[in-house]
Amino acid sequence: MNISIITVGKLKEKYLKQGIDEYLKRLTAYAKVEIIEIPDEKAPEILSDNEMLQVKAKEGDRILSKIHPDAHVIALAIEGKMKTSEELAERIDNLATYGKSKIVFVIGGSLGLSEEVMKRADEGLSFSKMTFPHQLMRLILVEQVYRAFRIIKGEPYHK
Ligand SMILES: C[S@@+](CC[C@H](N)C(=O)[O-])C[C@H]1O[C@@H](n2cnc3c(N)ncnc32)[C@H](O)[C@@H]1O
Repeated sequence: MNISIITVGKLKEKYLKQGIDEYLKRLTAYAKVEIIEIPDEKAPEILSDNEMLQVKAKEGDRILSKIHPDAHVIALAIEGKMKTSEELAERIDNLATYGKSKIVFVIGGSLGLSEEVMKRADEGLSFSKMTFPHQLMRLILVEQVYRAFRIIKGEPYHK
C-alpha cells in the first residue's frame, strides 16, 4: 500500500519533526508512506474573504497537481466525518482489499482547503470539532495511520 500525506508549508518545529519521523520509521513495516510538502502561499496576517479564497485556490492547485488520478483521497477537514480508530483501520483495510492501493491524505494550510480540493476528495475526515494547527495535524495523522495498521494486523498497541 502507498500512502501519501500532502501538506502545505515547511515543517518548522523540531519536536514535531522528531515525532513524525518516529512514526514514519515504524510505518515502514506496513506501508510505503511519504510526506509531500507543497509551498504555502505567502500572505499578510489580515486578508479579505476574497484574498483568502485566492490563497486557498493557489495552494489547492498545488495540492491537486500532486494527486494521482487513481488515488483515493481523504481530506482532513473539521466538517468531515468523525471516525473511531477502528473505523479508520477498517477503511484503510477495505481500500486495500478493493484494489485502491494509493491513498492520499490531504492536510490544508493555515486557511484550510479549497473547494476544488474538497470536490476531488473521496471523503472528508474530521479529528474533532476543534481546530488543530496544520503542522500538529501531521503528527496526529501519522500516529493514527500507524495505529490503524497495528489494528489491521491484530498487533498489540491499540487499547
Ligand atoms: C489550521 S487548520 C485550518 C482552519 C480553517 N479555518 C478550516 O476550517 O479549515 C489547517 C488544516 O488542518 C487540518 N485540521 C485542523 N483541525 C482539524 C480537525 N479537527 N479535523 C480534521 N482536520 C483538521 C485541516 O486539514 C485544515 O485544513
